[in-house]
Amino acid sequence: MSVLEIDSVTKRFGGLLAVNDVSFEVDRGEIVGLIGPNGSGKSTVFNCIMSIYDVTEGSITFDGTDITDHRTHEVVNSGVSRVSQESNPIESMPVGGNIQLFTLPNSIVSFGGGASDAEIYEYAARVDIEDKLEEMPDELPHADIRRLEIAKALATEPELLLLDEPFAGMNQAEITELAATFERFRENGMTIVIVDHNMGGLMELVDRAVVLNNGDKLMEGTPTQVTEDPRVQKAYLGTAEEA
Ligand SMILES: Nc1ncnc2c1ncn2[C@@H]1O[C@H](COP(=O)(O)OP(=O)(O)OP(=O)(O)O)[C@@H](O)[C@H]1O
Repeated sequence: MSVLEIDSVTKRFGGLLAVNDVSFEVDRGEIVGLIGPNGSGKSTVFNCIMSIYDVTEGSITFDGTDITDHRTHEVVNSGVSRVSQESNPIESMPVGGNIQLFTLPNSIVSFGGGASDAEIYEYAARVDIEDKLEEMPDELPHADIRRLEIAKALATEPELLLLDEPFAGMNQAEITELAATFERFRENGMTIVIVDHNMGGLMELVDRAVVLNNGDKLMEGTPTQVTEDPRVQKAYLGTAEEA
């Protein structure tokens, strides 16, 4: 059963058609890749789901509810959380404080009411940074900063996690470890959509991939169908240095 339905979504920025009539569905418990070369509209789709951007046309349904016109905090409270490409920890707060902030009631994040120390430990443990709760963000290596961003998203207790380029800047060992972490999230009932412009390693992790190119949906299919599709190969050949 599909938990997320993107139905004919179009997003224009003035004269620029960033996303053009894109539709796809994500089933509960799936890990879906949303892939495509740079500038193909992947992050814009995430921003539309999170209501960071209003859609120009089309609708977005989560768990059977039309969330197209919901405000961002309502989308989060309904069970969707996004980890963006950029890390933005509050530098004056330790790791634990950064995670706790996302459990506090305000207009942007969860109405959870503030997590206990045990709960914060648990969110951190799910991404293997539970021994770094007292450290300041500027003391952490890049991969741990990215894990902190994921822990912040976990603190809103999402059913659906949207990950934008989660492996960027990581070495192969860190990528393998993080991919295993996402598998564990799925085993615990989470649904995941991962944006990546690089098909390589992602294809071993995802059940299905949706391919965007210049704002259009090119195709969707299993990792094998996607990697063998001539249209996908052509789209990536145009930006071969990034594929
Ligand atoms: N806020 C904005 N205002 C104007 N144009 C935008 C805005 N956000 C994105 N765009 C444009 O929309 C198009 C799609 O951008 P988007 O960031 O969604 O692509 P992407 O596939 O996520 O690329 P990348 O892999 O580089 O992150 C690009 O042409 C981009 O310049």
